[in-house]
Amino acid sequence: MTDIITTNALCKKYGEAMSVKDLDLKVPRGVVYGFLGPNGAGKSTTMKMILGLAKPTSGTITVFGKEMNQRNRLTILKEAGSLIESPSYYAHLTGRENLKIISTLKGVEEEEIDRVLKIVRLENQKDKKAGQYSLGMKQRLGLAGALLGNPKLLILDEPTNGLDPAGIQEMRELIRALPKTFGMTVMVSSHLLNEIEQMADHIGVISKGELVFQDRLKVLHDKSKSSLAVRTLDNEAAKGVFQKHGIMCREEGAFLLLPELSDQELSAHIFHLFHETIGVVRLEERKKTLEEIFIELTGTAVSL
Ligand SMILES: Nc1ncnc2c1ncn2[C@@H]1O[C@H](COP(=O)(O)OP(=O)(O)OP(=O)(O)O)[C@@H](O)[C@H]1O
Repeated sequence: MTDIITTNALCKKYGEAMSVKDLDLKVPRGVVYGFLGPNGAGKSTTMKMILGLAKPTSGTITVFGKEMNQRNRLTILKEAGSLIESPSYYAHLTGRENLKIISTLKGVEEEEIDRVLKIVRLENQKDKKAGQYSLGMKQRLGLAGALLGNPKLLILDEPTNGLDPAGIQEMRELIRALPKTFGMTVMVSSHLLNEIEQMADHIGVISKGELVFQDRLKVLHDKSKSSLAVRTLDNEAAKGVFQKHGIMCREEGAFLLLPELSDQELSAHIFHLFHETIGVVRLEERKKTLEEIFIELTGTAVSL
């Protein structure tokens, strides 16, 4: 699978503060790439650099195999749609008229307007003034503008910010469907783990300007390995029995935490405890939640 966006040792300094540090991103083709991180982690700054809206202090960015620089910027942007910060629109113009302006700027056919209005489900509100749109509708209008011209890449910075739960759900479903329906690659940022989990195939986690995890979401799920917690009538003695058989365990409250064991291994160890007349009173499976893994990675709770 080829990468649509790659960055190499990308850095951005504002004054003395390093907002983005040595970022090596890889956004594969045809996926929703969730860019996750707490507020102020550097997500917007990175996305702006990818779009050529902010100049990197050092490092390189490649989009569609071309280096993002003054010479290639317009060629790259012709194939990329974006929604950075709140969508801008003319309040006194209708939704359709707003899109007409963008389509003229982008040089795309007028038929495109009706196509994108349909995708974002605004076709019935297209003749209403944008100033009278709800926040969710304005956000969808912004997405429609980004979709004009059927770009190969979409970069969306916190597109669900400020939306109500129904609006959030609708935006997620729209984004989720874009790779499959139109073959697009979508990079979408959020500070909400649960949101990224519902949309993304790949994720990059950024914390204090640094990438702390990047892979398929599935790999992160696999990290949430389970362990076993056992409570006995004499944990101290039980600990000794486990150790005697090569199992290191640690105490957590009234439980002993064991590493992951096969069913056979576990039953053998329980048998050892019985053999030493140590009664087992509880046996539980413990799984680290994704939330806990994120806190480990970023030192901050990312889902509110
Ligand atoms: N134009 C700027 N001048 C100075 N500092 C800036 C500028 N833009 C961003 N920063 C700083 O860079 C850091 C990263 O900001 P950025 O907006 O990229 O984070 P973010 O992850 O997008 O967070 P949020 O979700 O809150 O927007 C912050 O400390 C911010 O204060």
